[in-house]
Amino acid sequence: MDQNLQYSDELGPFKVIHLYEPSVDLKAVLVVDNVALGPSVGGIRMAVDVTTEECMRLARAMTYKNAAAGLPHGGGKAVILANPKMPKTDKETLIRAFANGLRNEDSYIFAPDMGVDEECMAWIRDEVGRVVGLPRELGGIPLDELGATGWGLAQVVDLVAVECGFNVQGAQYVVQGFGAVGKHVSRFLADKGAVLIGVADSHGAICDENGLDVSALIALKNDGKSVVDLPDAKKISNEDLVKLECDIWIPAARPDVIHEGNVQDLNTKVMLQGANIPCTLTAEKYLHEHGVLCIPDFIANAGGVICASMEYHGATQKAAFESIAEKVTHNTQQVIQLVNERDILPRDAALVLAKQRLDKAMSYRRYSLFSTAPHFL
Ligand SMILES: NC(=O)C1=CN([C@@H]2O[C@H](COP(=O)(O)OP(=O)(O)OC[C@H]3O[C@@H](n4cnc5c(N)ncnc54)[C@H](OP(=O)(O)O)[C@@H]3O)[C@@H](O)[C@H]2O)C=CC1
Ligand SMILES: O=C(O)CCC(=O)C(=O)O
Repeated sequence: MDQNLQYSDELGPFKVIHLYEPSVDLKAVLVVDNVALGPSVGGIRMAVDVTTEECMRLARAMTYKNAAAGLPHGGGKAVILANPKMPKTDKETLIRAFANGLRNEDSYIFAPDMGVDEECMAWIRDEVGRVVGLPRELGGIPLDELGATGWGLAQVVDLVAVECGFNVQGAQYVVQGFGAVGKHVSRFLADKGAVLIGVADSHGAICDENGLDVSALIALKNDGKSVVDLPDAKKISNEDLVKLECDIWIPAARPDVIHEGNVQDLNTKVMLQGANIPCTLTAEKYLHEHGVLCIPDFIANAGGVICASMEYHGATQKAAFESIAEKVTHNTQQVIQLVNERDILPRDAALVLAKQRLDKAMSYRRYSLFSTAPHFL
């Protein structure tokens, strides 16, 4: 209890729920952080080493992300302690039990995060409804299949290239994590003429300064293989992936991969945060002081949740993708402008944007974090 409360502040979390069901080996946590703007949306992460702390930090990132993107949603996140690569029938049993355990938690709308995909969302829809990121056949805009987040990240690159003085055409980029975010951001950047020179998944990392074949890498992943299976690519360590000289370094996996111990090794002009909370605050300060532009997670990777929210409210795929481009670009411009005007960290600039809206919404509430109004959903 005390450990959890150390994360409590004026924004939340509103609720922390631990779920346990031994018959299906379900161990999970839901954190609903702040619902002043509306019911929370945030993905479910399945991994063997997730913690309540990680879930709280991710839920807070969603509070800021949804506020900065102008969505009528608060922030939440869920984690399931399990191997996402377990047999599909076991995964279905687990996800269905998880959904049922949260049947009445109306302040949370289920969405996909690491280790969870559109099919999992379909199972949740079948059990309880209240879910986004559905397959197309169920009326969804399959955000991971389409690469909504990667699309948003790629829009930002034109702006940061101007700010940092390089051309997108021929720019060299590195991607850490090659799943829903990593694959698609790589694809969209390759379409713009940028060159992928290093990539990693959970099995290892590879590099090629002349450029890696993005389509071949995606084909490998879609076949259930690893990026390290790419013929002729040079295998490197995860540490060496951090050291690759490039224009854009894109984390697209787990938290805190860049920290006090390795931030000095980064050799990039821009860190574009595809992953949530991929860099410690101290490391972000270091990057700022050393002239590396860091576009914070809750600004740069908002494409997925914008898509999710628009699906929930009945929009088309075309409208969702237009909105992602418009919102992510606008917010990035605002962040860069504030950084330049006030000489503050990009994360602090981004917090200014998010908190303006949160403060206003909370001022309308009797209880600052949530509403008791009927039909709140
Ligand atoms: N999906 C979305 O739309 C959004 C996702 N995000 C964030 O982006 C990040 C990635 O999410 P998503 O792409 O959906 O997740 P996925 O599960 O689809 O992909 C995760 C990728 O990370 C790889 N990975 C896991 N551990 C490591 C490691 N230690 N080193 C290198 N690579 C690793 C996985 O490897 P392998 O393929 O071998 O399993 C996989 O390629 C997360 O932080 C998520 O919260 C943020 C906004 C929206
Ligand atoms: O985009 C998604 O998968 C849902 C939102 C989310 O979890 C995120 O933005 O991290």
